Amino acid sequence: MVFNFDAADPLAVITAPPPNETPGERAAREEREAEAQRISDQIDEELRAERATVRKQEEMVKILLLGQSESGNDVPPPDFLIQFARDQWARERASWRAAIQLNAVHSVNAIVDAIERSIASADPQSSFTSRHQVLLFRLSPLRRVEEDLKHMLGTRDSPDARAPPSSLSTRRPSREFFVCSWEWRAFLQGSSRDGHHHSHAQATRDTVNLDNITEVIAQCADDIQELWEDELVQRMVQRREIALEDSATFFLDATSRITSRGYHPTDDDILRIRLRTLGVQEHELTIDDEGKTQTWKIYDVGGSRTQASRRAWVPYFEQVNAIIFLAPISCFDERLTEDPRVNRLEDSFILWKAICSSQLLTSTTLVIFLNKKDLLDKKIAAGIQVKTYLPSYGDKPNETNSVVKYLATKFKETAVNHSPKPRTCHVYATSVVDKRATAQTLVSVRIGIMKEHLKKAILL
Ligand SMILES: Nc1nc2c(ncn2[C@@H]2O[C@H](COP(=O)(O)OP(=O)(O)OP(=O)(O)O)[C@@H](O)[C@H]2O)c(=O)[nH]1
Ligand SMILES: [Mg+2]
Repeated sequence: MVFNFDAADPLAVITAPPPNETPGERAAREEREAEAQRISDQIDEELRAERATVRKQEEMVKILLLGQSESGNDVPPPDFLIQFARDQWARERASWRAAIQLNAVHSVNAIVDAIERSIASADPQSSFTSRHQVLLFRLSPLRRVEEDLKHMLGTRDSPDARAPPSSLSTRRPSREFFVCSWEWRAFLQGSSRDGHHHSHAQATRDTVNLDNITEVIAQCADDIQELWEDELVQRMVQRREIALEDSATFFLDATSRITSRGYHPTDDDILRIRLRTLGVQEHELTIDDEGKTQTWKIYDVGGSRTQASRRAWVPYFEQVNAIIFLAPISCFDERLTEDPRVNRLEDSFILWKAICSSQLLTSTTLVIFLNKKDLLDKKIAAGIQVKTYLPSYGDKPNETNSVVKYLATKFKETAVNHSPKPRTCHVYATSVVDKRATAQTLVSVRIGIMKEHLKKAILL
């Protein structure tokens, strides 16, 4: 056999097959060469993948959500999904049903508890009748339903659940609980904690359980409705004698829809869910940016003072591009659940100041949402005077817009006075109920974050 190689090329000489190669030797050599080529291709492929991952990590926009407990940190990720990643949102939607059922059932049980307490205390003011007793009896299966849902979603009792009841100004929801971020994610995505898929048996058990739960809830629908519309119950709610979450009214007003057998959560329903989270929640969003997909990673670290979670924020400071800080402005007259000595608005100011002054965050984009504007509006309409709780507000008009403007200026001033070097800080008044405003806010937040992200990428 004649081999054509250029004898002047030293590489060709080295790689040339030996002269007088037998067919057997040739086959063995070709096999060795093919194997070497396969390994080389594999290494190339791994290097390419690694480079792509590094590039993706660099291009990825990382956002940290911060704020005290109940500030509304769970709202921006679904809001971003609704706005920029509809497909992903549609895939996750059905799994949220169990969380909504838990919110509704938990509120019903809180009302039942309050009535039972009132009856047991033989309060002469208490005018509960035998009809109420019947309702309590008929709603008793919901205790078990709540336990089953909690078990399914992997909840834990709150560390402060055993604390003594607090004054009226501290809304301490009865029997608080947390959901662990990883178990909740796993449930949402139908996979287990370590990333393997739910076993078939587990998935079947969950489906059967959820079907049973839905059935029990559906059978209680009329009784829930009657209890919720009861005059005495409504009076207790208004007087804040029943510790209910902000979203309880929303879910219980929608009883007939939420308790139906074929119930599918709406966007609004999901945004109203109250799920106290323990541990860091990571949301990965694939956003379509004019034909080019872009990955956003949003980290939600719990905001409770007792979770020691505020210390857990720090490791994230170094790697994030932007911080969205949520300050619930409706809570000017409330105290922290975990520390009733502290006013909630004051706590937000303290946190915000610490974030602005942090040396680790000098080049991080800061966005602040003055959240729960709708609830502020309600309190002001009910005649609550802001200056009673916030003396520095002085004699300015007791109107929502004026309060929002005042607080926006205060938060901005803190950023200007405490940032180690000059920075822009984006302030928005937000509310989950105002979808149009939310959409506009998110678009401008996205533009703002992307602009600064690109600017930093160019500077690097
Ligand atoms: N009315 C109203 N409710 C809101 C608004 N933003 C959030 N909420 C509700 O407030 C509740 C608390 O919000 P979450 O997002 O669960 O609280 P969080 O900040 O994640 O709290 P932790 O998990 O304890 O750190 C939820 O039921 C939300 O639906 C708002 O602008 N208006
Ligand atoms: Mg949360």
